[in-house]
Amino acid sequence: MSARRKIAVVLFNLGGPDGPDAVRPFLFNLFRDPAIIGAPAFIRYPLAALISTTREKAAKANYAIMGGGSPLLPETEKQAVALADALAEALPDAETRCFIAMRYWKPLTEDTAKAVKAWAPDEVVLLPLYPQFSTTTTGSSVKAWKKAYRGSGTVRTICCYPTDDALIEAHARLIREAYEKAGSPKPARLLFSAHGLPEKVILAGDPYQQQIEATAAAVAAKLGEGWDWKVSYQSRVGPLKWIGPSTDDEILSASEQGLSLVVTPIAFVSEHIETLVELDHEYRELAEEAGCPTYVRVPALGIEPGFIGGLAQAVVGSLPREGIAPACVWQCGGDRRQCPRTLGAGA
Ligand SMILES: C=CC1=C(C)c2cc3[nH]c(cc4nc(cc5[nH]c(cc1n2)c(C)c5CCC(=O)O)C(CCC(=O)O)=C4C)c(C)c3C=C
Ligand SMILES: [Fe+2]
Ligand SMILES: [Fe+2]
Repeated sequence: MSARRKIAVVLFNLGGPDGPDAVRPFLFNLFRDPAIIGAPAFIRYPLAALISTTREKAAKANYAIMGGGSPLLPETEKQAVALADALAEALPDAETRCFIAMRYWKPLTEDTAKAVKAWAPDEVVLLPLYPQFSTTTTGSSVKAWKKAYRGSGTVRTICCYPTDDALIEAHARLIREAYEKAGSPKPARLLFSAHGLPEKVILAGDPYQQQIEATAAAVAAKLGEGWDWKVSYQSRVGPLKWIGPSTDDEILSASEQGLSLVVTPIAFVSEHIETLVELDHEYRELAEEAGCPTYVRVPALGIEPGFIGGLAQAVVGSLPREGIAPACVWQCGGDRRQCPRTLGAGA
């Protein structure tokens, strides 16, 4: 009997501090990444030390609202378990194992690369838990992986899936459910809120904003007629100009027009500080103070079965089958020079 093909699936996410003492080193790791601050190392390192020190107190206060640390790892672990179950069904002849590689906190990419090497897989599939590609997220994780991984197997990358059918369907389902649960208030505006980026990152050719807009348009099309919707960007950090419109401006403007708000996270697939603190506390308060009649927050995708099934299909599709070459279907238009297809980082 031949040994079963071993497939390691590596889930990429950003990571979050697991307690108050981890907040500063986590922030330091984030700001020393050249994908986040593009300055030379001799400037970036002291800058990262300075920003992580000055930001620590406010960040700790926000993490305290969630019990002191980020729920991102436990949430990602649930997704890994659900995906492993879906893959066991989809690929019964293979032995699949899901690993988690966080970029800025434990389990760090370097440690996960060692664990994957020790398992000696035949195939490694890199699966970012970021549906939309950005050089600051997926691009950074792929680079870190390439630097760290010295193990066996063919490494394939699922670089992005912004308009994947299962992703779009899952978003539409959660939006409808949350809206109906709130009594379907009218008139209402649906706000697709994504993590923002400095404008200069987009001007340098990052496809993230284009992919965010494509996801939102696809979800709106799936929801059908009758939805008033907009895309906005949250979580601005630092003095640079960030892409807009900002979620807080859009919340104020809709509230002042007497619209109820249905706010859905469109770039995050799990609950963490940007959803549980920013969307649930800061923006809810802002909306209520500005007279918003009803503020509905749609949950992140988490382990929504359709979404997990879509991830499993993406893994299966990334593996070679007879006569079919694995491919990334996304094609960025215009001047998106840093699209992973152009960079050759795709499968
Ligand atoms: C689509 C996802 C994300 C993009 C794009 C992104 C870019 C980006 N982020 C910062 C700065 C911070 N991000 C922080 C936390 C954080 N960010 C994301 C996702 C994206 N970031 C996640 C999943 C998390 C983890 C949240 C958790 O629960 O721990 C933080 C720390 C929190 C805070 O202090 O506000 C910072 C800082 C920049 C500068 C950037 C692009 C240049
Ligand atoms: Fe892609
Ligand atoms: Fe971030």
